[in-house]
Amino acid sequence: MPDTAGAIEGAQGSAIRIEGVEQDFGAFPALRNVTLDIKPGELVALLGPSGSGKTTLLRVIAGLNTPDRGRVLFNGEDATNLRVQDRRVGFVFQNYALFKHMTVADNIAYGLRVRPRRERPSRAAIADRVKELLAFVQLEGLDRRYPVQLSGGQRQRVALARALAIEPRVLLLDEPFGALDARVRKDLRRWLRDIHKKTGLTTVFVTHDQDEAMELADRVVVLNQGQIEQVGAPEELYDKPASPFVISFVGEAVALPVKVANGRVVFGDREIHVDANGLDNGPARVFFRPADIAIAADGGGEIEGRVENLRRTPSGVRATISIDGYNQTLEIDSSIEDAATLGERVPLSLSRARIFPSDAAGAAAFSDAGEGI
Ligand SMILES: Nc1ncnc2c1ncn2[C@@H]1O[C@H](COP(=O)(O)OP(=O)(O)OP(=O)(O)O)[C@@H](O)[C@H]1O
Repeated sequence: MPDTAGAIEGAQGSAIRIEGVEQDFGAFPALRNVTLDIKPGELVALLGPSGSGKTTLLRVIAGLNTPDRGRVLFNGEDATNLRVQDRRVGFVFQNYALFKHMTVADNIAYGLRVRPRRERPSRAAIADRVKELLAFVQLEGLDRRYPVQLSGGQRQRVALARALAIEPRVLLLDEPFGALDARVRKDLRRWLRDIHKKTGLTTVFVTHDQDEAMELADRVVVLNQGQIEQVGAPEELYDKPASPFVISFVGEAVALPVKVANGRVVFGDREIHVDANGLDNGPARVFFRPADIAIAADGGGEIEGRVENLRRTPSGVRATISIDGYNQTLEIDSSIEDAATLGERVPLSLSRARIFPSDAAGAAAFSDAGEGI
């Protein structure tokens, strides 16, 4: 019988709820007050730079780490103290390699064979399940091979089949494609998305690659120094980044130091057309993406610069422009026809930007920063 005593209101409807989780390693806080709800069937990415706590959080969900504070709930039931083997989680961790001395079939069957006798399926049932999984991960015919006889991508597919064998209720993947070359990574991403669609399993994966997170995930959790900076669908992170950290980490961004003066935003001695977003008078920073700035067609423009470098890209020309009176360069993409010439002085105008107070480092300080311009 499941113990429903631990069920809580807020967790209703969540496949996984992480509630006020903290993990310290000695004096170092690796996770700080992390609260997160993951819906059934969601594909969620934990994204952040090295050391931000992604793996630690995944290990807490898996039951490989016990948090110092806070709780983990599965389907509303407190699972904080459940053992790994009782959580029914499947995981593919980069450092949980396949068993080298076992064939592909034995690797996949492992999780079923080590079950207590009462719960263990029959030999024939295990063999059927292995066959079914081999077909599912498109590796039929490779059942007798050993891991060394497989490519990196094939190995990761076996690892996934091994994780799925136990019929997990959640699937956890830690940098599953980290060690593979770019091409194979891309193929496996697409493949993982198909697998997710077919299984409908609640899936959480760790990556430090923002493209991977944005391409695969329904929602992305951005972690920085053990804290959640923002949780959102890929488009929300692009269009409404909650902090300077998010706008800089998720996609390219340029920051300009500005001043807010009575609702106006001033760069150098010129007003720029950016919404001050209710910020008080004082120093602030304006963030924008390369696509949000262009050479002003009519000679107007709020910012001026000089073309320092030109480079062909697959779709046009990327110009590097140094900004007058400020030690900062910008990159601007244009078509071949509209490209500037080297050394030319150009007026620039912004189509979209976000403003944050100068001292803003995390989401908490400006959670109601609202829309950009
Ligand atoms: N067992 C441990 N003992 C001590 N410190 C640890 C331990 N595990 C992790 N840490 C520290 O906690 C922090 C977060 O580590 P974690 O592995 O979760 O980061 P990450 O975001 O997954 O990084 P990466 O992308 O490099 O794998 C790091 O500073 C790391 O050094």
